[in-house]
Amino acid sequence: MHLQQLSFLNFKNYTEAGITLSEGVNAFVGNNGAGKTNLLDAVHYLSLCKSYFNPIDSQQIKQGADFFMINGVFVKNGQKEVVACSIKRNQKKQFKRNKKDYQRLADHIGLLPLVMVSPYDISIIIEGSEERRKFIDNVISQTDNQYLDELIAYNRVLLNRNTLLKQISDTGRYDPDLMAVLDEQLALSGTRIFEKRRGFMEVFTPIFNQHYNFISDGAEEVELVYESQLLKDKLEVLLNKNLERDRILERTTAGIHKDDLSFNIHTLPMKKFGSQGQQKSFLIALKLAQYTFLTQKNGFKPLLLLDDIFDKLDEGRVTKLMQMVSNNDFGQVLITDTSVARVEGIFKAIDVEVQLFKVAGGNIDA
Ligand SMILES: Nc1ncnc2c1ncn2[C@@H]1O[C@H](COP(=O)(O)OP(=O)(O)OP(=O)(O)O)[C@@H](O)[C@H]1O
Repeated sequence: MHLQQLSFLNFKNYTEAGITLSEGVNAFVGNNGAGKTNLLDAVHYLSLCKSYFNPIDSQQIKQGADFFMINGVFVKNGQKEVVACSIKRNQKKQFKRNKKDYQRLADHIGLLPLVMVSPYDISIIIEGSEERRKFIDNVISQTDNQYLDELIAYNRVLLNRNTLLKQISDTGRYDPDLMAVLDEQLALSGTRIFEKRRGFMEVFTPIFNQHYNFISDGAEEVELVYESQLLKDKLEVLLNKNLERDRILERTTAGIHKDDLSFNIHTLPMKKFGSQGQQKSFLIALKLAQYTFLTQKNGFKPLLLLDDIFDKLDEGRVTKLMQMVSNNDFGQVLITDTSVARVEGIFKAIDVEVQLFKVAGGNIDA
């Protein structure tokens, strides 16, 4: 699968731009603030119906304009898929595939899979557990279209249960039957999500280890561990056990909304003991494992977007990464950097052809 054409109007710092991409490596080169990351984000919209960086759609509209539009022509299994996304201020997002509106945006997720590697991914290591759950959910939902519905259902019941806990505390009235109904619903969808996450991690972890070892050349030992209260007890048991505590705290303290991933380097937390380059290598390995996982599941290669990938990595690790590109492990790659000479040098060294685009002040020149 690849993106053949991309065009947009009033998207972030662009007024109007359009490009034709190569099926292999496409490099977008320009100074800081030129619009390279914005361009990758436009592609992210077409694949996942939203920005990678900012959940507020209206903030992606060019300052002073009142709408943005992104169009893309993808080629998948020899067939064209024309995708269009447009946002008008204070209006619902419009998303079309082959000129037909989607009823539910969730139906588009996974159709044109994509993996983004960005400096902002550092939040997966340094921020709270929500970021790590988002990572797992994002990967699974690109291969399993029931997963998102399952998550929505779980969050809805969780919200109802928390509201009930608060009401019990406010009014002093406790209806055990109503609580039992909510617990049953929560346990049902929570257990399904847990099983999917656990199954996913069993497949994903060895792929991740392989990628990390390759990039780091075995220089350090790292560990990726799925943590869930449900590994020890069934959710219905946990909800029961924690009921008194939940009533005091007025929120549900057990469930898959507490799941986390633990990242270690030489058995110590990556967040505190990993160097910037090791953390970056860890994140790249996570994302490349996502790439391999999606490829294996879907039977075709997703798009790979590498934003500012060379920064903080030593030469050895850059070479290893680029070796993967040259080994034909990847399909279409979109990469950004600030130096034409560096991009040309890296790809010349591995004898890979690269389509170079120069980005400056909201203009893209091939
Ligand atoms: N809604 C918007 N309207 C106008 N300009 C915007 C909007 N959103 C972002 N920008 C501008 O886009 C520019 C940032 O572009 P982008 O992040 O793509 O840069 P970049 O080329 O990736 O730079 P770097 O090399 O620093 O990562 C900034 O100048 C920012 O002000």
